[in-house]
This record gives sequence, C-alpha cells and structure tokens, in this order.
Amino acid sequence: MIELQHVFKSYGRNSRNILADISLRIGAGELVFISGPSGAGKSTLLKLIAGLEHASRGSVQVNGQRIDKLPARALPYLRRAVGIILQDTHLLFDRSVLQNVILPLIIAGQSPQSAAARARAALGKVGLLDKENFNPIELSGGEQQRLAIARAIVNRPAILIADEPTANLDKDSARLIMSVFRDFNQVGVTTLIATHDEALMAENATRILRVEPGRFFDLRAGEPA
Ligand SMILES: Nc1ncnc2c1ncn2[C@@H]1O[C@H](COP(=O)(O)OP(=O)(O)OP(=O)(O)O)[C@@H](O)[C@H]1O
Repeated sequence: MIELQHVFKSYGRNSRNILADISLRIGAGELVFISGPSGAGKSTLLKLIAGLEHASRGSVQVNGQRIDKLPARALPYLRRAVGIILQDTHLLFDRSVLQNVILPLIIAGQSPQSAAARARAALGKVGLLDKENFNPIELSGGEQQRLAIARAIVNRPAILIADEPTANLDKDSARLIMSVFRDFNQVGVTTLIATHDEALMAENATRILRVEPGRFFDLRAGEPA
C-alpha cells in the first residue's frame, strides 16, 4: 500500500538531509503512529506520502504507483486516494460546517445534491451533524479537528494521514478524536498519525515509526524493542 525505498529529503540543493535513507512498508489497513522530536521530519515524511512534497532521492509508492514519478495530471487521483489533515486545518471560516465538507466533493465533480448527502454522512461519522449550520469559528478545538477529519474522509480515501491531530486538545477531546480515527481504521482505512502524545500512542499503538535526526526506528507492538 505504502512503500518507501531509500528515501532522502532535503529542502533545497545545498541544505542538509531532513530524512536520510528511509525504507519502510505500510500494509493496507494498518494504524501507524509517527513519533519523534520536534523538527525531526515527521511532517516531511507524511507530506512525501501524500504527494505534497517530493523525495530528493529514492522511491515512494502509494497504492502501487510511484508517486515521485507521477505526472501532474495524475495528482487528482492521489488527492482522492489520500485524505490529509495538516497541523493547520485550513478550515474555511467564511462558510458553514456543511459547506466546508461539501467543497472537496464539488471540486471532484459531484452534483450539489449528492455532495450534500455525502457530506452529511461524513459529519454524522464524526458526531457533528447537529452543527452543520454553524460557522467553524463557533466550534471547539476538538470539534474543528473532527470537522477537518470529515472533510478529509468525505472522498472515501483508502489512506488517512493526520499531522498532530490532538495537539492543543485536552485528554477527553484527544480520546474522542482517536476513537474517530479508530472507527475509520476498523473499516479498512490505512491510518497514519504523527504525534508527540505518548499517552495516545501507549493506549492505541500497533506500530510506531520513530523519526530522529539521522536515525529511524520501526517499532512494532508486541515485538521486542
Ligand atoms: N518547506 C520547507 N522548507 C525548508 N525547510 C523546511 C520546510 N519544511 C520543513 N522544513 C525543515 O525540515 C525540518 C523538519 O520539519 P518537519 O516539519 O518535517 O518536522 P516535524 O518532526 O514534523 O516537527 P514538529 O514536531 O515540530 O512539527 C525542520 O528543520 C524544518 O525547519
């Protein structure tokens, strides 16, 4: 499903490697955490997999496609295959909760009617149906994260990627967010979550990819460290 082979990433020609010689495989339906100190390259790794950044060297395969070689015209396909929630959720505060979720469907060419029905189904899955007419600014931090999740999954991606989705949330909101991810993971969505939250990983970990400056660890639950 996701395979990186000898991937290097630096930003700019003469700058240092943020990621150096990373190889990994993530199978369909896995739930994987990406951990590591600030600045180590967690977001960079997620962006390479989502096709938002390009590897400087090495190959990145998603759903059997070399996305580092993907022509620009194939990018919409990748956008639909991978739902992404970045650290800054980029919610649109000039329209309603429902309209925020409808927008990616309209962009993908759906009729307004079927887009509204699917957007409502997505809001239902994250427990926000009763707030569809609110402005996102009126939502709590945890609710805004859930809205960002609804928007990311409304196109039914096979892969869901989230960058620090529980940062700045209290414990109960973080648990609720995690239960939403687990629900999607349980119906087969491959889920990658970058986090600093040790408690979250301890409670949910199946596999942790730990990114440190110059080092990389693939820690599978149940395997000796
Ligand atoms: N677009 C960019 N241009 C130049 N340097 C960048 C860019 N994006 C990230 N970097 C640098 O790459 C390094 C890794 O950043 P990244 O955001 O991947 O780390 P991170 O592990 O996700 O950090 P954090 O936990 O603080 O979010 C940092 O030194 C950062 O300054």
